[in-house]
Amino acid sequence: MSILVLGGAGYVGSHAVYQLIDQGSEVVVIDNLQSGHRGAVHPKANFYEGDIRSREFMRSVFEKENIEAILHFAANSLVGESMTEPLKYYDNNVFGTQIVLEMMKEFNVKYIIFSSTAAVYGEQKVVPIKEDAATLPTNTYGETKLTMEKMIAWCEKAFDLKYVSLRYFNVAAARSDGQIGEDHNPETHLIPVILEAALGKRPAITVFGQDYDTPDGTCIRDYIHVEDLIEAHLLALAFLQNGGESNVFNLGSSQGFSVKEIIETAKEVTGIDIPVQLGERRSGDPSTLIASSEKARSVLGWNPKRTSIHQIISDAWNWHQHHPNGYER
Ligand SMILES: O=c1ccn([C@@H]2O[C@H](COP(=O)(O)OP(=O)(O)O[C@H]3O[C@H](CO)[C@@H](O)[C@H](O)[C@H]3O)[C@@H](O)[C@H]2O)c(=O)[nH]1
Repeated sequence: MSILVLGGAGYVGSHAVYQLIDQGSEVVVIDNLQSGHRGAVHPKANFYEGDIRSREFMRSVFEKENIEAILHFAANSLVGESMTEPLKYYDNNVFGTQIVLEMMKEFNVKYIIFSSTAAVYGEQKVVPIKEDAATLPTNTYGETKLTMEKMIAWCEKAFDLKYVSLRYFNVAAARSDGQIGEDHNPETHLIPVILEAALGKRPAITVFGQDYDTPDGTCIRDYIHVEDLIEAHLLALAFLQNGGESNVFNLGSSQGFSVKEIIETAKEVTGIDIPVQLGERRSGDPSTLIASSEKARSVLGWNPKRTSIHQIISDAWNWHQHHPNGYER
């Protein structure tokens, strides 16, 4: 039996594939290579290039492979872009997940671990945010992920599947051995953008808004190391395979850092005086997102180990220094 990783050439998906293969799993990868890279596909994975929105393509893979469980990372995930191209997000994220669920039903696949997001919460009065907080997305990206979560939950009631939805806070860093890392096109995530400015690939890092209701006026986020994040996926899968009930968990480090604090730490890590520009707010950004991850710790036994922001930025910097042009080099 194999684990199917949807979006297994993307940033988070590729790290999942590497860790699954490390633990001895048989892995099948589907990716349309739209934003991921062929170079991120693990050589031992059984790779199919194609789009999850194509029933014919998906059916051809499910017919060939003996799939026990799915890890679903195949989605667009840029907050800013989702505000200007909302239908792209409904099509790729929501419609894509419909096809995934159709295949699970048709081929009797029982388990799905779904890559959700803190963006489902939007602006919250109480932080750290717990899983039972109201879901009030402030951007189309978060809205589509919430819709995907709900689709999966309704299907669980209708047919024989179990799910875990994992609401990620801000995933960062790279595999500690430097084999794979973060490379989006275009890159808009804070830490890689700062590191690109450190490498001179862009003139400066622009801080989006300084008038938020936070101590230094810039947005606060909870950064989590991608390897710790993937550990939680492996635990969630084992939890379902051992009879655990469908569930939703936050994944974060429960510590918040402002945009300015991240820039200062990146200056320390790189030893470079990274140029900074002050800019306008970006549409759709909530001011503060910090997770309570107590539930994942107590129910799944999750124990994140790489929680220092210094280490997170160092591991990201290690990848960026060695791959200044991402997977192209
Ligand atoms: O050039 C930049 C890029 C980002 N930011 C700010 O940095 C923070 C973090 O931004 P970013 O790295 O784009 O992450 P988020 O918008 O917080 O969204 C991320 O975090 C979500 C969960 O919180 C994930 O689900 C999303 O996929 C992921 O993009 C935000 O306040 C941005 O406004 C800047 O100031 N300048």
